Amino acid sequence: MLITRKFEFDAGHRISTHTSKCRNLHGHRYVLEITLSGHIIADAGVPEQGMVMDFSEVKRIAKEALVDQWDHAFLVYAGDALVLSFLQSLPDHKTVVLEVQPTAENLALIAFGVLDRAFCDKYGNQLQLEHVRLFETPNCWADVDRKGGMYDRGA
Ligand SMILES: Nc1nc2c(c(=O)[nH]1)N=C([C@H](O)[C@H](O)COP(=O)(O)OP(=O)(O)OP(=O)(O)O)CN2
Ligand SMILES: [Zn+2]
Repeated sequence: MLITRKFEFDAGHRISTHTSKCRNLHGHRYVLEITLSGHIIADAGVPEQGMVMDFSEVKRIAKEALVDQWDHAFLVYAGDALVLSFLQSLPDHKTVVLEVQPTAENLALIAFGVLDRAFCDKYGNQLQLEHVRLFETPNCWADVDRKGGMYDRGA
């Protein structure tokens, strides 16, 4: 059984190597969809009876592990020295430093890794993250699928 929950968050970024408009500092309202697989919990009388995982628990875990970390943060590539030093000069600025360019593809891959660890077999019902879709704009998104082979837990 598959269940999916959607999140939205705002973040700033730039693609420092981009030759066009995306090299400018700008932001997006990102939309993140996460899909989990697991058995439906059949135990009579437990609060999760009939569920793979309570959607409110999905929300709590995803927000704590990722969404609240990235919301209203600036996602900056560690190799973008100019912007990184500027952000570090701002007192109490919410900055997330990444080892890769903050493209939709890379952010989706990082999200998959973080959330995979956060959701791994929480209920003993073989719960696992299957898919992450990250919309950078309403027209542009990236997908990471466990079975697609793009994600390696050891990476
Ligand atoms: N493969 C990728 N290409 C681009 C990425 C990316 O992450 N992966 N990112 C950008 C820019 O950051 C930008 O956010 C995308 O802007 P744009 O192409 O303009 O997308 P819009 O939906 O805003 O385009 P409209 O022209 O308004 O439809 C660029 N490329
Ligand atoms: Zn962008």
